[in-house]
This record gives sequence, C-alpha cells and structure tokens, in this order.
Amino acid sequence: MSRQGMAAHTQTRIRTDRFADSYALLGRELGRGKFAVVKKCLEKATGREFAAKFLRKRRKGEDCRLDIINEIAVLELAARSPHVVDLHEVYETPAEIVLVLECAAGGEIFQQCVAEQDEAFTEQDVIRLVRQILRGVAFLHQNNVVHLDLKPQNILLTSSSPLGDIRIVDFGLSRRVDAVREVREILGTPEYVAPEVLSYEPISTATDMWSVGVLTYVMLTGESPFLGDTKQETFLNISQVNVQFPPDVFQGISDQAIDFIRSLLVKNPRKRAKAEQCLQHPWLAPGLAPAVELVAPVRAEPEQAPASEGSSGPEEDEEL
Ligand SMILES: Cc1cnc(Nc2ccc(CC#N)cc2)nc1Nc1cc(C2CC2)[nH]n1
Repeated sequence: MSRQGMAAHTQTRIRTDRFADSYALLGRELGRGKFAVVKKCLEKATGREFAAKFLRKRRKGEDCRLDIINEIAVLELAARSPHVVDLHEVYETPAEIVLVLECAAGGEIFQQCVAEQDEAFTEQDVIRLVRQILRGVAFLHQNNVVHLDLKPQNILLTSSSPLGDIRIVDFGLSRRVDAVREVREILGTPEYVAPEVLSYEPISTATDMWSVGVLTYVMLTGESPFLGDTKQETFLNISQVNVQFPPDVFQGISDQAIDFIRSLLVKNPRKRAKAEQCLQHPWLAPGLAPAVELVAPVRAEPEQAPASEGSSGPEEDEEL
C-alpha cells in the first residue's frame, strides 16, 4: 500500500496565518500520540467548539509532511460520509500542521466498552452503532481507501448520553488499496490487527473487516478476543485465530451476533465478509425480529435517519 497513491495535494486551503488568532484552546486534552496531540478549541468568530489535532511534520528525523497531506486527502474524500469526522480547516507552521476537526462530544466508544454493566452498551445499542460503522467503512472501501487502525479508541460518539451517532477518526495509517504493496512494517494496534498484516502479506479492505469483527466483540462484551499477556502472545492468538465465545461472557447476547463476528474473524481475507455483505447480515438487517428478547431497557434512540451521503455529518494508542 503506497501513501504515495494518495493525492500529494489537497483541495483544502492550508492557512499560514496564526491558529491562535482564530481559535482559543479550551485546555482539555482529548488525545495524545507520539507525534500528535488533540485539544478542544473554540472558533472565536462563531463560538463553535472544534478538536484541533496538532501533527509534527518531522518524526524520527524524517519529513512526514506527505503523510499528513495523505490524512487530509482522505478526510476530504470522506467529507460526504456522515459517519466520518468532518475536517473544518487546516493550518501550517514550520514545525506542525493543525487539523481543525469536528468535535464529537461523546468521546471514544472505548469508554463505554469498558464501563460497568449499567453504563455498558446494550445489544441493541451495538446493532445501531455497528450499522453506522459499517456504512462509514463501506463508503471508504467504495472509494478505495482502507483505514488500518479501526479500534474503539478511533470510533467516537456525537453524544454518550443520550447515545448519539458514531464518527470514524484518525486516518494517519490509511492507504489507497489500488496501489497494493506488501506492508513492510506492522501497522495498527496489536489487539485489532489482522493475520495478513502479521505475516507481511498484502493488505486490503478485508484487513479493516477483521478489525470490525474485533471491535464488535469488544463492544458487546468489554473483552478483547485475542489479547495475551504479551504482544507476542496476542500476535500468536491472532495468527491462529484463537477466539472463544464463552457462555458466561456472551450471556444474553444473541447467536446472530456471534455468527456476525465469526463471519469477520476468518483467517483467509478472501473469505471474510465485506462491509456491504455485513449490512445484510440477519443480526443487522432492519425489519427482522429483534435479535434478542428486549430484556435490557433499550437506551438506544430510534435509528437516526442516516444523513444523505451528500452531507458531511501499531503501537497501542500511538497513532493519533
Ligand atoms: C470528546 C473526546 C474525547 N476523547 C477523544 N479521543 C480521541 C480519540 C482519537 C483521536 C485520534 C484522532 N484523530 C483523538 C482524540 N476525542 C474526543 N473528541 C473528538 C476528537 C476529535 C478529532 C478526531 C480528533 N473530534 N472530537
């Protein structure tokens, strides 16, 4: 996968006037990686809140400006999907590029994946959110882009209570799929990375689908299916597709949900379900009887009518 396959230019005007002249930082740090930090900010002219992602151009002595231009190009391409975070403006200084992005106030779904039972997602919540994730991923794949770092930390919510809609973020590792080349370095976050990445085989849209399977497992149970005591153990679990569905962990979760996850945690990328096929799976297909007796109070709002497509609406945590 070549980043060079992405546009080496962007449509977005890259501003060189001072970010601080137009935005006030609100102090609250939203996320941090090795080469980036994300802070909440306020657009002075409108009073609107945004998330400013400060990206260092030089990393390990290398000029990584093109990688950042790649991230901008993907965000521009994905502006038509309501399930991908919106890019508002871009600033550049000698050392950094600043992406001013839509602020998803509900934060990472990761927080609710690991929350106590009463705060955790119900199966109906997960069905609604996974449908939206799949619509966003399907849009990217239809446009020949793979994300390559899909995980609960990179799926945000517009609101956590009441439960809002998802926004896919962080295209720092994204690639075009039509410039296929073996991945030379292991990308993504260990727990969510697909077997073909570990064996340095070509990556494809199927690589993201594996991550969607892991993500769904975590959203339903709060447990990470391949996590071992060491990174090596995790990688071995993944390459052996060593996944279990213990009855106690999956108590109250439908067989259809398990069947959905099994259709994605398949070693052979060619045999893995594609995003469009997933949306037709009985677990997600609308109009079918609810996958489970509604024993848990359903907190989810009725399915939000998806905005028309025309509107914009590796190392753990290092990829910001
Ligand atoms: C309330 C909030 C809480 N936590 C995070 N975490 C987070 C997760 C991934 C990345 C990695 C990235 N990119 C950055 C922050 N983002 C939030 N809102 C955002 C964050 C954003 C844009 C994506 C930055 N909009 N609204």
